[in-house]
Amino acid sequence: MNVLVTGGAGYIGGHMVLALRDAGHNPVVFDNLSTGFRWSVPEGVPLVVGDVGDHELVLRTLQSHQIDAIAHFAAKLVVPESVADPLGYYLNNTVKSRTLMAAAVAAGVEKFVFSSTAAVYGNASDKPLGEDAPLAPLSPYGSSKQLTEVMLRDVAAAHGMRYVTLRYFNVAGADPALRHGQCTENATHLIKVAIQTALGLRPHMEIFGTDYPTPDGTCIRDYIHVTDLIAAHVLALEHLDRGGESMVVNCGYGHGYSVSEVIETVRKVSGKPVEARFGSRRPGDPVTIVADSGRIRSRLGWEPRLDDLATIVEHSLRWESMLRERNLKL
Ligand SMILES: NC(=O)c1ccc[n+]([C@@H]2O[C@H](COP(=O)([O-])OP(=O)(O)OC[C@H]3O[C@@H](n4cnc5c(N)ncnc54)[C@H](O)[C@@H]3O)[C@@H](O)[C@H]2O)c1
Ligand SMILES: O=c1ccn([C@@H]2O[C@H](COP(=O)(O)OP(=O)(O)O[C@H]3O[C@H](CO)[C@@H](O)[C@H](O)[C@H]3O)[C@@H](O)[C@H]2O)c(=O)[nH]1
Repeated sequence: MNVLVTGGAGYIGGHMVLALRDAGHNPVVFDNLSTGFRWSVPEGVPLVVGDVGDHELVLRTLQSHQIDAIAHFAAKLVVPESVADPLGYYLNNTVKSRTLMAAAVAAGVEKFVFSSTAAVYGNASDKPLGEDAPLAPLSPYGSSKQLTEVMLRDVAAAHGMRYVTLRYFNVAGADPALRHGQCTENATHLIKVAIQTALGLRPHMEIFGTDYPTPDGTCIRDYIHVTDLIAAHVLALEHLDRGGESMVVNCGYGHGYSVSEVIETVRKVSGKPVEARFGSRRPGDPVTIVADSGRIRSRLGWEPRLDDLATIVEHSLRWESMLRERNLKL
């Protein structure tokens, strides 16, 4: 398949590019490089620098590369930033996704894989969340993705498109062969922040809220290794290619760790101290989000291979250390 990977110069999309090549498909990266990096696109993979909101350029790219499927990763994704700038998030994540879908319809692209998020669920109970749980996002980021999910469902029904929407829980880790990893500048994600603190790149870090109704008072998340997550995307594309029906699936392991447990794991794996100060709650944070991952396992045959927090931390640590050795200030 010729696959347009929007956001393919970013963290998760970059792993998709590698996995598509490994599986014998042809990725084409479409990215505006707002948070992605030109150098992260492997040699030989076409890179179109542009915005998914540019209808003409997207359409031309779909046609000239004879694209069979779109994997749509391009988005802004920092929860507190979305609380401060909802209009920016609805524009980039929702309005521009509409433009992308319109170009897909115009070019006759029939297969679409979409990066959604567990942030669409909001504050659920402490039970693992199934896909049919009520959607009640707590942040404009989550709402921007929910709206796009709805739009994709309706566009697909009207225009003979089939899709898989993947709701990611918390993604972390790096390619085990260190071909790619998280490069976000001024990172806000917990595991990356804790590792940067262990490596002495930050003097200390903050735990956002210690008074949540959880056993140790800190929020609980379901951390999934990026390599397992991307394996699910390749399965999703191949499912669509076989004529499989549209679906929404959760991507998580089905068990969660608290913020304090994650920081403790970073201390153990790195053998370094991590100074973590207690701070106040961060706006838009749900208490607990853990996936019920039964559907993706049964319908796509997905079997995680790296379901272990220490392994996730170890791969992230190796990647971060390599960035430092190469003096890449990310
Ligand atoms: N990282 C996580 O834990 C997580 C969790 C749930 C969902 N997601 C979703 O996964 C996807 C990828 O996230 P990531 O962690 O790789 O982030 P990232 O910032 O590394 O990658 C996003 C990429 O999209 C590009 N981009 C953004 N807006 C664009 C636009 N309008 N046009 C063209 N390119 C654009 C950026 O330059 C970047 O390369 C996003 O859709 C995000 O919502 C991520
Ligand atoms: O310096 C930090 C960073 C984070 N946290 C906490 O750690 C948890 C995880 O935070 P973070 O790594 O920022 O991820 P989330 O806010 O849970 O969001 C991620 O996971 C969501 C799915 O669950 C995705 O939708 C988002 O795109 C992705 O950023 C939260 O309780 C944060 O308050 C801290 O205490 N200190």
